[in-house]
Amino acid sequence: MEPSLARCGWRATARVRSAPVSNVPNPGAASGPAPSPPSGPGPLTPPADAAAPVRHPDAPAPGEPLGPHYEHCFGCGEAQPHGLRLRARAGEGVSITAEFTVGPDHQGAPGLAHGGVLATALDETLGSLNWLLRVVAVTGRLQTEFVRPVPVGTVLHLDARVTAVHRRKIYCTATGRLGGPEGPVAVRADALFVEVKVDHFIDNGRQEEIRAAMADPDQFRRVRAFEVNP
Ligand SMILES: CCCCCCCCCC(=O)SCCNC(=O)CCNC(=O)[C@H](O)C(C)(C)COP(=O)(O)OP(=O)(O)OC[C@H]1O[C@@H](n2cnc3c(N)ncnc32)[C@H](O)[C@@H]1OP(=O)(O)O
Repeated sequence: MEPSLARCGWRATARVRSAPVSNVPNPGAASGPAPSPPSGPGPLTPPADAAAPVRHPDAPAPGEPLGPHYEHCFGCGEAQPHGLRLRARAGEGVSITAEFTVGPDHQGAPGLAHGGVLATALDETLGSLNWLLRVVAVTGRLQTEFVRPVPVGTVLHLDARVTAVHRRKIYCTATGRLGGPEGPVAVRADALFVEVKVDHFIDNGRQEEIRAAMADPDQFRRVRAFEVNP
């Protein structure tokens, strides 16, 4: 162990301090047995009558870059100095590949990516799938799994696909790998996006940004900012 860390009270082997069981308060104990964990399919499992996703005929061709959808987007925008600047490309079917280079601004622990930033990369990649469906949708649920630490300087290679669609619900899944498309898996996510109308943004977003985005003279940029069908 680094001597200066040892001086601060760190130990080479992490040990979790635990109290004797009898000292742990358990307010539920008096009222009977602990509740059983929920059984049956969770909210990220598509129902049996869900449909397979259908790629929109006007979706970008496989391999085509999607480009940033909104310049101020923290996930992909060019105008965010500390943003992820994630670059996404259309894949086959309803799938996306993307890359994100972990920079010094994205750290949680020294030299390692922050988990929330990695969740953002997953969310952004998954959100881009809706562009292939030409559906306006927002994240309703995002379940992440952090499998390996991701060092600063790593290029995280993400791939995502829609697995099923049920009414307004879009079920999807993503994986992020270290250093290359075949690299070791570092992060995974399952998500549920919910289709919304453009009013979702107009009614809820701060008016300053809404007005600016709507006043953009570039029609394609206006469309992409709100993810609206062209
Ligand atoms: C090219 C473009 C690239 C874009 C990339 C962007 C990536 C980033 C994407 C984001 O991060 S979006 C920002 C984060 N998300 C939000 O801010 C969403 C905040 N939540 C909401 O606004 C509402 O909760 C939501 C729109 C998600 C749902 O509200 P609604 O009132 O419209 O839904 P409703 O209650 O009518 O439910 C519709 C269906 O979805 C289901 N549902 C809704 N929210 C759910 C949830 N959280 N979990 C599970 N299921 C959910 C609900 O059960 C129901 O299922 P059924 O059709 O089977 O009845």
